[in-house]
Amino acid sequence: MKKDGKDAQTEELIEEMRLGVWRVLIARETSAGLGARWRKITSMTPTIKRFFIDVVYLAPGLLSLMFLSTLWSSFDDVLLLHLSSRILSIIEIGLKEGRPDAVAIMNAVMARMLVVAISATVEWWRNQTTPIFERRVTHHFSYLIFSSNLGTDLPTVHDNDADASLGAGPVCDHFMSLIRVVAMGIEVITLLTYIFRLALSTRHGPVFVLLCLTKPLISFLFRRSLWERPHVVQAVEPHYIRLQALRQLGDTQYRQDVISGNIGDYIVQEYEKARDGLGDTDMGWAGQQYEKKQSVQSAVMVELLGDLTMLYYAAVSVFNPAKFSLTSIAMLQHSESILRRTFTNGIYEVGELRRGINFMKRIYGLANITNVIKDGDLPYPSTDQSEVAGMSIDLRNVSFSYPGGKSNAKALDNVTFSIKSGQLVVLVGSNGSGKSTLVKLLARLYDASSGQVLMDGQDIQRYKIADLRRATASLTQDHHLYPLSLSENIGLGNPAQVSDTSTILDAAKKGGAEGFVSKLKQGFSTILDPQTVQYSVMVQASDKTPLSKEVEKLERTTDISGGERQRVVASRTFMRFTSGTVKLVIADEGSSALDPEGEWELFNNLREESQGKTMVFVTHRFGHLTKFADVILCMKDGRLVESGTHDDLMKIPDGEYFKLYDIQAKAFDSESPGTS
Ligand SMILES: Nc1ncnc2c1ncn2[C@@H]1O[C@H](COP(=O)(O)OP(=O)(O)OP(=O)(O)O)[C@@H](O)[C@H]1O
Repeated sequence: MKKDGKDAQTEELIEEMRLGVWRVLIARETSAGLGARWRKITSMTPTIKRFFIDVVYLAPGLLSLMFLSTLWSSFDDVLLLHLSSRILSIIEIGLKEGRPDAVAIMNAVMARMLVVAISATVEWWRNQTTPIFERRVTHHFSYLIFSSNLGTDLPTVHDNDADASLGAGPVCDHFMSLIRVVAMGIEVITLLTYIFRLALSTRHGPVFVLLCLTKPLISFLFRRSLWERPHVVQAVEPHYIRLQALRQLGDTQYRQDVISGNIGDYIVQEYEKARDGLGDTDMGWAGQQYEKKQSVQSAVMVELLGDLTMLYYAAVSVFNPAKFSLTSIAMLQHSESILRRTFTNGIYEVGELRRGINFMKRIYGLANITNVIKDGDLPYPSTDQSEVAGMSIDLRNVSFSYPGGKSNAKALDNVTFSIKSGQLVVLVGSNGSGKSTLVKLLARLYDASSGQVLMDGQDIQRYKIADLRRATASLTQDHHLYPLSLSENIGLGNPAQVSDTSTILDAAKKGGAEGFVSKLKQGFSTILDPQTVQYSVMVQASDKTPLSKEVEKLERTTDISGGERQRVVASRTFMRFTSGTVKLVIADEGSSALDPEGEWELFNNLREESQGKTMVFVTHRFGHLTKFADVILCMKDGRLVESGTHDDLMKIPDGEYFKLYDIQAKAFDSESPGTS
């Protein structure tokens, strides 16, 4: 079959291979010429410059000393080499002449010991100061990543998932690579100069130096590294994927399901099947498999090249024995092994540096990611609407699909309706019918794919996002508790009053949280699940040693029920009202975990607090909410299928609302099956 143009083009740009359980896609080098390589290097310069300036600014003194110490570590090899060579030649001359020069030998030995002592001191100092340097660099870049991520909206997070999860951990290492590459460059030049001088003075000449360099040069030219090229690794072996999923079922979070469902035996059997199916297929990391993938001939050739210098020594000893001196051979061999090591490390460090610079480009790029949701310039509310308590909403032919969503169906399909300021609107419909998506569009967490959302007659996209957020209070099933105190959890509904305890208490009463929070030992100061014990090695509670009792005490945490969590989140919403800027209240299943009494109280408190404000509730429970509603919007498969009051909709016997209502009503009907 003939491949179409696009496939052929993709194949040209992407190399695909299977390595063990992985499928690897690698970007081909589009232009491998010297010019292209040079352009690649120069394109890194701005990032290197910015990285360097940032780090210099963080720790100028420390950095200079670290650079000097790295430089010293690079030089001490050459110095030690030189001194060893000196000691050996003095000894050799002394032996030949029968009169060893004790003073010269002692001086050289003392000098060597001095260098060793300085190196040890420098190393000690570096070990003491590196953590300080590391902390400063990591804190700085963690903050940069953290603050960039916090400003990113939902669709943008989806598009930049990989970058959003970057951590600052490796940054310091990448910077050290930069220092090491510079120091190693200097070391290679110094070593080469030294070997040239040594080779010339011992009459071995540049041929020997070339022989020394052959192996590292050939290894460099034939090296295989996945890390130097953009690539994607995907697990494709079905047994491996199954094995990973089954392994996860061993995690504590699944323990209750596994025990109560009695599925332990099934999981073990399936695990064995998957393991047998996988057999000896390599699960090792793709990068390592890629590097190992070379022919036996090239592996043998590279190793043999390392023995070229031995051949040289053998040839010299046979054909030109006058040139042969044990000291010079020993020194040349020693210097050759240092040169090879430095060269090989240098190649590795240059690769590390390239990776580091690409990593830093991504970190710096985070700050430049532009949000998909664009800010508007109109203040909200406009001056003529500022006295109105609620917000009017109009949707005109709104359709929406989630970015990257796998379904072909639209989450919202051509939805049109109007809500007047101050109305109580209830959204109902079966699972997946688009209710939550609709409220996400009202909160401008996403923008409609087509159509228009109007607030107070203006397109929602024209308003300043911060103003809209201030005008909206939302309580949804997606809200979480923060890993902060319960007081902050509530107070952050209005950050300006986060320390106002009486306002927080009032909000907690309205949200139904005050009752259980006051019973907690630490009341509103309680932090749920504080992670203070990071690890305890070989200390088990069952051992009952004094240390295990201590660990048990430290690990004790406070937890609260799902309904109580929802009450804290509801209290946060009430706190939001204290800002005085709220015009729209959105509640998406925010009371799903509450008991009937709690739900009724919450609903009443919300209604009371929201006098005149527009309220949009999403619910599956048909009761007081639907009866109080000014408008009920009934959704099905992303479309608005019915709208009106409860009484209006109950007049459509084959309608969606009637059907959903009827199912719930029948559950309470004494004539329904099972209730007699
Ligand atoms: N983040 C997402 N990415 C991709 N698709 C999504 C996402 N969230 C929801 N969907 C899809 O959009 C459609 C509408 O979902 P939505 O959550 O709005 O329904 P819902 O009426 O609120 O459902 P429920 O009653 O179960 O809460 C569904 O088909 C759902 O699978």
